[in-house]
Amino acid sequence: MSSQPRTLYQKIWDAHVVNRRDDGTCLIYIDRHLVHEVTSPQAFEALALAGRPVRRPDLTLAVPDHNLPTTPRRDAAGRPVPIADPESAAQLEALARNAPANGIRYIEATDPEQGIVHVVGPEQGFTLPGCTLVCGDSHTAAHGALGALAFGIGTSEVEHVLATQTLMLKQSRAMNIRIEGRLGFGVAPKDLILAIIGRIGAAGGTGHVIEYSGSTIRDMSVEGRLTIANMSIEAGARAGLIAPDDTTFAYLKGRPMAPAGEMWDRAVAHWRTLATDPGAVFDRVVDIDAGDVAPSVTWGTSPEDVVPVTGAVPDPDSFAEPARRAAALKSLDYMGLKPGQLMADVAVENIFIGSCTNSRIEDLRAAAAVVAGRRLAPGIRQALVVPGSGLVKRAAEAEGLDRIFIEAGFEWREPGCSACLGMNPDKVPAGERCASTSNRNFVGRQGPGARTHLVSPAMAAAAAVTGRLADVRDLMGGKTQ
Ligand SMILES: CC(C)[C@H](C(=O)O)[C@@H](O)C(=O)O
Ligand code: SF4
Repeated sequence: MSSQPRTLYQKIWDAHVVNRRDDGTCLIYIDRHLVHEVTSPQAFEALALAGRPVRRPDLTLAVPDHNLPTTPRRDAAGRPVPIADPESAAQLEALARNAPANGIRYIEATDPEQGIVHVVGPEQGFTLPGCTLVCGDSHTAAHGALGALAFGIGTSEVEHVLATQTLMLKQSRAMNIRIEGRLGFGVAPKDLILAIIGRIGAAGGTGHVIEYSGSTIRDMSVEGRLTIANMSIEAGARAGLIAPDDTTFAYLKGRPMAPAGEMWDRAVAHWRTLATDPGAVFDRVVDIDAGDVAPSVTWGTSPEDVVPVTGAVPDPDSFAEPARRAAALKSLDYMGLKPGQLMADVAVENIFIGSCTNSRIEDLRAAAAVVAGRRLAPGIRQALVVPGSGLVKRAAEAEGLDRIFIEAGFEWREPGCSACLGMNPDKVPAGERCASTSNRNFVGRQGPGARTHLVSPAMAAAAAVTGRLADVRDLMGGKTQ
């Protein structure tokens, strides 16, 4: 198209513009649409009322996740277990009806491929580099880990995409977060993204699409990259992107919905052209030294409220900005914490290992490595491990990870969003604390009055076996490097 050096974001954008208005608004073609039960019922209803068909059912994939209980899905006689909550049941039934009625591939709650929509997309090879991908869900940013321009949309936009396979959009600004060096011993991609959000703030990426680059990202697995891109939205960004490379191609090759044979070779040749050109200009650049990152924990009710596990609860007076100071005061009151309290001393009663941020096989392995040969600490009342999909669950079982968790006292559940948010029976009781591998620590997120501390899977495991927000490095042989 142009001879100017372009960013990965610009290349994907340019390749999908159907029409450009004078004010810069563009009609963008959408290659992939993921649908879950929460944000789709009204969209399907509106289409039906207007008598409009779904334009490209073959580019759409429907999976139930948010409302599903994570307890067994079939009874002893093999019959599907009914959903007790009427609202959840209504949404799940609507998806089960609407998807097949419109010719959309529907993964059922009892199918082995079922899982959280953002785990299923990459795992099935539905998510591909260079594609535009949307879902009525804010954590759609996750798919950017594979080099897809992926973002969350609202229910009316879900309807628009179902009807037209396009969206009206204005281009965002481009931001580059460059991360160089090696993550330290016991430091995970989750610690890195929490540290990044702590640094740039929960509004730091507003109006931008973030491209993550640098040697740390290049050396990272696709699963780690998914954790990073997933939380772009918690930094306020529209989307997160990582240039597709050999690691990406190796991950995708042979996935059920990925191209195969000659189409695969042609796809890879094209995907190799997508990386940001040398000299391409970003509106903002942030540099991060991976070696500076420690295991991270949140102390407040925004994902930007991050400190290293070796740190303490900050004093609200230490924030210069009055709004931040007021927010910190409120957060500490909700969280039941005092300024100066050491994070590693904070006792927790609940553990949640799961969510679209950290429920893939590498996450479960990292947690199991810490749990192996240990038991839940006496103060732990609930400890859930919720694999991100049925395929992750099966892979973990084949490696014996389920035994490690169960022998330690954890519950080994069926895939779904679970305690990431209070939309299904998995909740954290009011006033109790949870070391959680999810992505949001908002007020009431895990249930009314629940107190969430965001951590990595290994840190959640360390909390499970010590009963506090312990530094996982102390359980890994005491090494710090
Ligand atoms: C329910 C859904 C629309 C919501 C989202 O958009 O992200 C949920 O997935 C979340 O994480 O809060
Ligand atoms: S796991 Fe949590 S963040 Fe991810 S889609 Fe489900 S509710 Fe949203």
